[in-house]
Amino acid sequence: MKNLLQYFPNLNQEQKERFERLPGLYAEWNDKINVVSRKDIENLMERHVIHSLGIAKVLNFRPGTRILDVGTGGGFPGIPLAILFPECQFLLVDSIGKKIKVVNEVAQALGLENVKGQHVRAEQVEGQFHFVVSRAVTRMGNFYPWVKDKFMKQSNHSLKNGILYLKGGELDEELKESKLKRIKTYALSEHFKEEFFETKKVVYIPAQ
Ligand SMILES: C[S@@+](CC[C@H](N)C(=O)[O-])C[C@H]1O[C@@H](n2cnc3c(N)ncnc32)[C@H](O)[C@@H]1O
Repeated sequence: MKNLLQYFPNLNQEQKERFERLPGLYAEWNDKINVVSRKDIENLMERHVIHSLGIAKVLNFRPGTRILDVGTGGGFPGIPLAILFPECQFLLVDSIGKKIKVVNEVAQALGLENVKGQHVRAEQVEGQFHFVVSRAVTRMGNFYPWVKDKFMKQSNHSLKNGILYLKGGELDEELKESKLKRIKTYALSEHFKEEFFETKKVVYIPAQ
C-alpha cells in the first residue's frame, strides 16, 4: 500500500479504502475459485494492482470515458482502473464464467458501480468504447481483429481512441508481425522502481 500511495498520491479516502481491501478480497475469493496464482496473491499490490494502474501513467481517463477490458481474468487491469477512475464506465469481459463471477463479487463488495463483468468472448462483445485495455491475453496480431469494430468515432482525449495493452519483454517482432500502424510504447520503469517493472510496457495502438 505504501508504494501505491507513493505512485498515486492523490487518492481520496474511498479509493484508499477500496485498494486496501483488494488483497483480502482476492485471497478470500481465490480460496473458492482460483483466479490468481498463489505467488501472485502474495504480490497482489505490485504485480496486479500497480501494474494495472500503469495504464493511468499513460492516459488520465476523463469522466464519461467508456472502457472495455478484454480477457480480464479476475479483473485486471479493469478493477484497479475502475477504482482510480470512478467516473468512467468499465465493461470487463472474459470467456470463462467463473472468472467473471469473481469480478462481479469483488466489484459488488467494493461498491464499484462503474464496473460490469460479462461472461462473453471478446469477438462477441456488443457496444462501443473509447478505449480497450488488456493484459496477457494473446499476441497483438490476434487481438486487434477482435476489437477493431468496437471503437467510438468521437474521441475525448489527447490520444485517439484505441488499445492500451500491458505487455512485457521483447515486443518488436510481435508488433511488426501485427502490421498495425502508429504504435507507441511507454516503459513503466520510468514510473515504478521495482524490478518487476524493468521490462514492462504499455503499448498504445490507435484505432485504424
Ligand atoms: C492469462 S489470463 C490474463 C487475465 C488478466 N487480464 C490478468 O492479466 O490477470 C488470460 C485471460 O484471457 C481470457 N481470454 C482468452 N481469450 C479470450 C477471448 N477470446 N475472449 C474473452 N476472454 C478471453 C482467458 O479466459 C483468461 O482469463
